[in-house]
Amino acid sequence: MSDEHSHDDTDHEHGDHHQPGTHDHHSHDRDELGVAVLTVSSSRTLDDDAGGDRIVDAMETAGHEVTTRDLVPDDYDKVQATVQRFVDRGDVDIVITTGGTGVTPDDVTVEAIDPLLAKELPGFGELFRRRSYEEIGTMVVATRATAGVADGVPVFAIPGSENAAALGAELIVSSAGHLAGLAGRDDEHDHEDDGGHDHESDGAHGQGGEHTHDHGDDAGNHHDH
Ligand SMILES: Nc1ncnc2c1ncn2[C@@H]1O[C@H](COP(=O)(O)OP(=O)(O)OP(=O)(O)O)[C@@H](O)[C@H]1O
Ligand SMILES: Nc1nc2c(c(=O)[nH]1)N[C@H]1C(S)=C(S)[C@@H](COP(=O)(O)O)O[C@H]1N2
Repeated sequence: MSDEHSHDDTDHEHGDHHQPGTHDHHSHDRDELGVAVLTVSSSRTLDDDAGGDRIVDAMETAGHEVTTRDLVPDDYDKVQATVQRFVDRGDVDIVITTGGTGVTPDDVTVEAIDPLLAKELPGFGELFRRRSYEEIGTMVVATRATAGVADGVPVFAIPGSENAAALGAELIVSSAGHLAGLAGRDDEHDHEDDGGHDHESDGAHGQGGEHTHDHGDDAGNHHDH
């Protein structure tokens, strides 16, 4: 509870913020984030993962710590279970996936993540495609890059190519501290059905480690959006 700012309009317990900003709205911004990076690819390995490497480099350059990194094939259940496992970790403040956002039949990253998201952040995909348009023109329609909040943890899904990963990482670096600070606050929302994520103050979180979303057999979408 080292928050130097007194928020007399709220009664939050979520402390341990790094260097709260001077503006009240930014007082929950977080400077150093624990980042989980998941590469989704059926053709790459972690030794041949230029896109994932770009994300790791960008996050570390920005002063964040990549606390876990993994690679899974384009498999709905593996993607979903791994992202949920990352979200449940006490040392993860944001999750970034790279790959599988396209339109080929095997691209299921967006479908796999969607049921985990209590809130969508459509502005991320909009911004990503707007910036990508400058790079690849109308080919931007081939990516469904997206973001949202799962149990208080921002999750970003960006394409697998190196350029796309670099652009996505740049956008995430400039917004993630603010997003993670806001999304992780436990004073403004109750997380209705998804337990509530109280990162840093409770390493085990509210869900006992393993994910409790029964995503079923590729059925997915039982969260109303
Ligand atoms: N991890 C990665 N690092 C660098 N480039 C990648 C990576 N993953 C995919 N790419 C490239 O991104 C482009 C988009 O390809 P595609 O949509 O098939 O990728 P994907 O579905 O994300 O991954 P994959 O085909 O490996 O399962 C291709 O040129 C591919 O070589
Ligand atoms: N900025 C940017 N966006 C990009 C690309 C890129 O090189 N740069 N690659 C595109 C390509 S080639 C594909 S197939 C889609 C989906 O990629 P994914 O299946 O690897 O997620 O992202 C697109 N978005």
